Amino acid sequence: MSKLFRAVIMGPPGSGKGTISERIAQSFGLKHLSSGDFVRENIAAKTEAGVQAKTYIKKGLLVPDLVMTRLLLPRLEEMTKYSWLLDGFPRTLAQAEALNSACDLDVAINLNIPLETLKERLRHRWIHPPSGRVYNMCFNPPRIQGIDDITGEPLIQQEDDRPEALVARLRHYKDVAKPVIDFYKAKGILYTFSDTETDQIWPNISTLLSTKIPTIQSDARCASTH
Ligand SMILES: Nc1ncnc2c1ncn2[C@@H]1O[C@H](COP(=O)(O)OP(=O)(O)OP(=O)(O)O)[C@@H](O)[C@H]1O
Ligand SMILES: Nc1nc2c(ncn2[C@@H]2O[C@H](COP(=O)(O)OP(=O)(O)O)[C@@H](O)[C@H]2O)c(=O)[nH]1
Repeated sequence: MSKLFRAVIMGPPGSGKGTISERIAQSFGLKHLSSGDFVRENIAAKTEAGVQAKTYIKKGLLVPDLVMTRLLLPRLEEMTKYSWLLDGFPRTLAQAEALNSACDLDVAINLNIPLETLKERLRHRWIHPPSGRVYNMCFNPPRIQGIDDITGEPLIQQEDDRPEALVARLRHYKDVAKPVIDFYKAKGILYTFSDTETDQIWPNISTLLSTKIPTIQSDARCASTH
């Protein structure tokens, strides 16, 4: 029986986690699990964790570790038969430790993208909040400007994607992510990719995963959750 594959993808806001996760899910048949999507689903379903999470997100804050792990770990337990890639979690050392107690990771992908590139990308990022679908007016524009391709609903720009808010967000990201990166480095599973373009990074990630991902059993293969 082939071993299942487990990975996380980390990087600052706008580094391309969502975009690259989608490509990985499609190319390698992994489940793409997005912590932001889990949070939105829990808010929509008004679960206890969802109600708690909403109060933080409304203020533009990260959801506390305990709420986040309560929300996420049970979802991972439902995934024991699948290979997956987790995007947006862990964001803190406490989350990385909680995840480590729940499962063994094979790879931690770390995206290292220059600040100017992040600013430029997020200036052009538009999202469809109910689904979490992300567009970029230059890189992957919607078919009709300002409109979600699937639902026809309006797209919005997030307040915290503005360049002024971004610098503070990135500083915060660096502080919080550093111990997580060190944690995975010490485990020997950290792979860092640095470039300004997703299309340049992608072949390197694809090569890495081709060597790491065992032949996935046909019943464990599944499409992305998006
Ligand atoms: N691992 C996590 N820990 C704490 N809060 C989280 C976590 N994952 C998601 N959240 C909360 O859910 C919100 C939406 O998450 P999501 O990853 O979709 O968007 P984001 O923060 O804008 O990320 P990015 O800009 O990196 O794409 C976050 O802003 C945060 O409040
Ligand atoms: N110009 C450009 N935009 C990109 C590239 N890769 C991703 N994007 C866009 O940049 C924004 C951030 O990417 P996203 O995948 O949401 O990053 P995340 O915040 O790390 O999940 C989105 O609007 C993407 O469409 C790239 O190589 N070039």
